[in-house]
This record gives sequence, C-alpha cells and structure tokens, in this order.
Amino acid sequence: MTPTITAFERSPDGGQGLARDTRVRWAFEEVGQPYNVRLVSFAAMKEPAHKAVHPFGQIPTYEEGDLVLFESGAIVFHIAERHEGLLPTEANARARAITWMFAALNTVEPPILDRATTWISERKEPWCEQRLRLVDDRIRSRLDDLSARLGNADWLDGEFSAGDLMMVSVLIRLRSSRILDEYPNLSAYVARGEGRPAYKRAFAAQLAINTGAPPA
Ligand SMILES: N[C@@H](CCC(=O)N[C@@H](CSCc1ccc([N+](=O)[O-])cc1)C(=O)NCC(=O)O)C(=O)O
Repeated sequence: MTPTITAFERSPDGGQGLARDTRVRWAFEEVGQPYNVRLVSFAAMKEPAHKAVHPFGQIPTYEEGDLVLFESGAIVFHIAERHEGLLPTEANARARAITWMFAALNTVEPPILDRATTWISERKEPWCEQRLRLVDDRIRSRLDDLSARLGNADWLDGEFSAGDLMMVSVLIRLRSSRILDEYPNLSAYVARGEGRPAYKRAFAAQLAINTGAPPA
C-alpha cells in the first residue's frame, strides 16, 4: 500500500522547501518509494478530522493502512527503517546515523527555530534586535562545533544517511539569515545535499504544488 503524507495546500514560503513535508519527500525519493500527498489548508489543519492524525494540528503526517505517524523525524526514521538507502546496515554505523538525526532536531534546530519564531512573531518588539543577536550567537555556537566535526568530509559519518538528510534540512532554514555563509564547509555540505537528485525531485514536487506548474 502506498503511504499518504500531508502537506500545506499553500506553503507560506511559496514552495521554497522550508515546510517539513520536503524532508519526508526527500526520504521517499532517496529510498525510491512512491508516496501520495493529501493537501490541507491552514483551517483544515485545526479541524478534528486532521487532529485525529496530528494531535497538534500540523503537517506532515504519514498514513499507511492503520498506521498513522506524525513528526517529520519519526516519519523519516520509519521510512529509513523499512527501506535501504538511508541508514547503514552495520549496527554501530546505523546507531551513529540515528544519533545525527536526533542531533539535528534536538541540538541544532532549536536555536534556528527560535530565530524563525523571533523574526516571524516578535520582529516589531523593541527588544527584537537585541534578542536576535543573542539567538544568532547560540546558533553560531552550534555551527562552530558542527563545522569543526564535519571538517572537509562530504557527510557527517561516512556515507550519506538520514542523519545528513535531517541536518541539511535543518540548516536550509538558516538561508535567509546569511549565518551559514560564515561557514564555508557547512554551506558546501548543504549544497551537496541540495544537489542530490532525490532532493531535487522532492523540492520540485512541493514547488509544483505551490506554483501550480507540473513537476519536471
Ligand atoms: N516537530 C514537527 C513540527 C511540524 C511543523 O512545524 N509543521 C508546520 C509546517 S512545517 C514548518 C514550517 C512552516 C512554514 C515555513 N515557511 O517558511 O513557510 C517553514 C517551516 C505546521 O504544520 N505549521 C502550521 C501550524 O503549526 O499551525 C515536525 O518536525 O514534524
């Protein structure tokens, strides 16, 4: 049975890939599996029918038969567990790749999300500029360490994995802030991820929804 994910009927970014269905699409493309998409409006997301599949009224969700999942990280992990191509088969390498998934979501993404929230919800506040400086320094603290760990490697731990998929997806959110430009190896890392054919197919699919153009 082909799984169905949910995505924005119209994403606030106009289809620049920042909404979290993009990382799930990317995972499906990396493992070569088909998926269906159910588009939801902002209003529908908060209705009982959607909250029955996503308790917080968000996207993405994953439905396959009687299995219903939410949380983009959990969905990517589920896809990676069931299909080859995103997690190593060797047990220790697999565990390390999963560690990088958690690091992306739990350690690197929080200050990046904090910045986005500050910029979206608090930019008219008199203290916003000061707060952005504090948040940017917290982001730099994480990127200093991530950049040092990555060094000149292509991926975080050997072959490309779901850990890299999540980390690149998290770092893409920084683009508008220009902070990533301060880290040439991380900029190149993100570009490497975006250069993957699977990412390009995932990006094109969500862009097509937002622009109405058929995917290439
Ligand atoms: N932890 C959850 C977070 C899910 C989440 O934040 N979903 C967002 C869309 S992806 C986050 C997102 C949305 C839009 C942009 N953008 O730039 O346009 C970027 C990221 C959502 O449904 N928001 C509506 C709501 O909460 O009511 C996960 O990883 O799945």
